[in-house]
Amino acid sequence: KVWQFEWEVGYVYASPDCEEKLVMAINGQFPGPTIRAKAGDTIHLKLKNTLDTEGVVIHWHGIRQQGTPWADGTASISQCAINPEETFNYAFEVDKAGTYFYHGHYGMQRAAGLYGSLIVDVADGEEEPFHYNGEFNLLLSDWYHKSIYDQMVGLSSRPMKWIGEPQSLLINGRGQYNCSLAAHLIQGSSTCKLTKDCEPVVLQVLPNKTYRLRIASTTSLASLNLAIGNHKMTVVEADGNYVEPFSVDDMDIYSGESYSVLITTNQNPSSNYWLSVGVRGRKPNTQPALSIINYLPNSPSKLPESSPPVTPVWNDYAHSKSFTYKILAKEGTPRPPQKHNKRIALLNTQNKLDGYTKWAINNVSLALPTTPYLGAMKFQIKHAFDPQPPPENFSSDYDVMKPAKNPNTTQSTNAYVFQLNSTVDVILQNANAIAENVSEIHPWHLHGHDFWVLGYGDGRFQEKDVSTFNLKNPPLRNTVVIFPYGWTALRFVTDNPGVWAFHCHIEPHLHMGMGVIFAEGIEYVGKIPRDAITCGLTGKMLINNHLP
Ligand SMILES: O=C1O[C@H]([C@@H](O)CO)C(O)=C1O
Repeated sequence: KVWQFEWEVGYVYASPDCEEKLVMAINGQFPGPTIRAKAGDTIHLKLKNTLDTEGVVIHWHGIRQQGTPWADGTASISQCAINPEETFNYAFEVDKAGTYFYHGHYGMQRAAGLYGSLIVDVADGEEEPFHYNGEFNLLLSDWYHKSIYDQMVGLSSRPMKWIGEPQSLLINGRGQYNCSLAAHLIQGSSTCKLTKDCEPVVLQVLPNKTYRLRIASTTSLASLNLAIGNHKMTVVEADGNYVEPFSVDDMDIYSGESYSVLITTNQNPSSNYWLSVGVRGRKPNTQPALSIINYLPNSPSKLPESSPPVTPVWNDYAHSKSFTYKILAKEGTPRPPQKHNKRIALLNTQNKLDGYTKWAINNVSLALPTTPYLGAMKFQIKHAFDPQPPPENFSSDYDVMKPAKNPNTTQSTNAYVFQLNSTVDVILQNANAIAENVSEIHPWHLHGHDFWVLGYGDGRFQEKDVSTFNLKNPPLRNTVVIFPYGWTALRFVTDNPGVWAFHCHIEPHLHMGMGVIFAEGIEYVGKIPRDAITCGLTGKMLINNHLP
């Protein structure tokens, strides 16, 4: 089936956390409309930019864009940003059932509210490998009161003005700033004055049923933890791939990740229950977001009698690791090739460049070129980006446990070019940031592919760690976390001709250069729609009629 959508992106006034701000909306809606399709369906989406003064693109997070790399929605990478009043037609197949989302991928537009859910059901005649009586969709985000322009200028200033912690957390675009729905149960917190936009999400359930919660995080910065009072959750899906079910009291969700969990409504039916989402991994300065599990026929306004679940301590990384390590592929998931053709190691560091703060990978901070890579590579345009291949490793004497001896970095538009259909291992290596005793969480997201997560470890990766790789049932994902001072190993097959971003999903970190570009099989890329290449040097060639 082919689905046709017509969307307009523009700013509207809204009060997602009860404070009125500008919000980037789609057809006036925030979050944007949910797309719901079946595996194998095709999405045709005409996107019109009705922003007054800036371009826009939308990335379909988790959709692999097999054969349609120009529809990946990454400005400067897969396409030219769509100018105000112009339109772009996205056309792509959603080939795998799962919980996905979409979001802006130009500047920091995701953090302005440009996002929504994309749910892919199993194809007709297929069944999910678990049963449930109903489902809910929870799209989680964080929210800042400063505009993204204010934030971006601050991050690109010398010295940097850091954006700090978010003002609130949102569930389906709703939160409550500086107050709590559970104020009567939490000392020192104030009662909320709710308006229509910031009323909490209520999940209406019947007793003794099983529900699927689809959960995705599109936060700008925050790593999240979700828990439901009195109820255990069984994790069954991660990033559009089934996992071996396991049961938890609370779960972490990093930006860019999605999960499905099953809950059974087997608790005292005369009560309602809290669903709470709090911050992990950074010292929180943001109130948890709350939503209500409403056991029918109770009134939805009947507040739970007990306090909301308490988020685990922000720096209890042992707790986070124990959750993450439990995520393993369900039987029947494609297994990784048992051998790799190539391995690269990517060192993540916070750096300085002429006094500006940057993030860099193997000492290269990503700068995006004027001409999107896809067209530049396909048409072999010289000088569109730095042709020097980026480093595939980092110095063997680099001490990841200490601040760098020399924090300076270089900046480049260069790209990793892989042989088509090869198996590539990537070791993501975390390190100490500029300040002493600081190493932060980074969720890495790969475009155009899923990858197998072969393993994690603390400290610097060593050759002997290869023997600990899980080649039996590693989870397939598109986003994976690196823990402070740790490494994460992943494997993927370069089977999708195109140019693909691989980056930290923390919006300010990407803005500060924390990403790399992967390319493969460019000669097999099909005909790029002209609308994707009307800027930079490809745009000039179009004007001069010089494109083949
Ligand atoms: O990029 C970042 O900058 C700040 C801090 O390191 C400097 O203020 C922070 O926490 C980041 O994640």
